[in-house]
Amino acid sequence: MSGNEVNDPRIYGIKTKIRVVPDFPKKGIMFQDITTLLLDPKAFQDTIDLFVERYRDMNISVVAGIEARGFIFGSPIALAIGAKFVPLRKPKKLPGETIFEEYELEYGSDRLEMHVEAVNPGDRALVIDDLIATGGTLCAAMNLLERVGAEVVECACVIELPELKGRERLGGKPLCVLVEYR
Ligand SMILES: O=P(O)(O)OC[C@H]1O[C@H](OP(=O)(O)OP(=O)(O)O)[C@H](O)[C@@H]1O
Ligand SMILES: Nc1ncnc2[nH]cnc12
Repeated sequence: MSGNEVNDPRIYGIKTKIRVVPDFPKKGIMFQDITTLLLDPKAFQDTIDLFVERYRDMNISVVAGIEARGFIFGSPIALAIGAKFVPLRKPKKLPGETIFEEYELEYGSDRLEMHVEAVNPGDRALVIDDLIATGGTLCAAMNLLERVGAEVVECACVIELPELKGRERLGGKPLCVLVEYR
């Protein structure tokens, strides 16, 4: 685990289950496909367990999962550590009062929205996604949480693409990742 280094034998098994698809969704992108990890219950469970072991005693009150793939990992982590789960969604999906942040992606631009009443001042937040590339998505997620008064304790992703230097956009906030793809 990088960020706070944990050398766990389960990480190798997780890494082998992530499929790399060249030139998807467009030429030059090495797409990290976590759907193949989800097909392996042991590797999927190990992924969740590693995060739960890290966060269960950190007094996290809210797990914010980023649409879409952050929902897959964020929900079971939230349940296991006894925190509420808040989905950070793509535009026009949430029916309540929302705030939004816009951001640039490795292959385009997008916008994240959050229900304002879902997070309270003083909440201790963990932000979960499958992958950090340029860091724009995590940065937008942190901004949403901080705008309503939450403290972002840490961000966590299964995969980091270190060459894109996304970590540098997090303003020094700790980031925990299981697998680096170089
Ligand atoms: O670090 P960044 O450069 O911001 O990129 C990382 C984001 O890109 C991917 O999501 P995508 O926007 O493709 O959406 P999806 O999960 O709905 O497929 C990935 O799941 C992260 O959320
Ligand atoms: N290379 C990549 N693989 C999977 N998801 C991504 N999101 C941004 N870049 C990505």
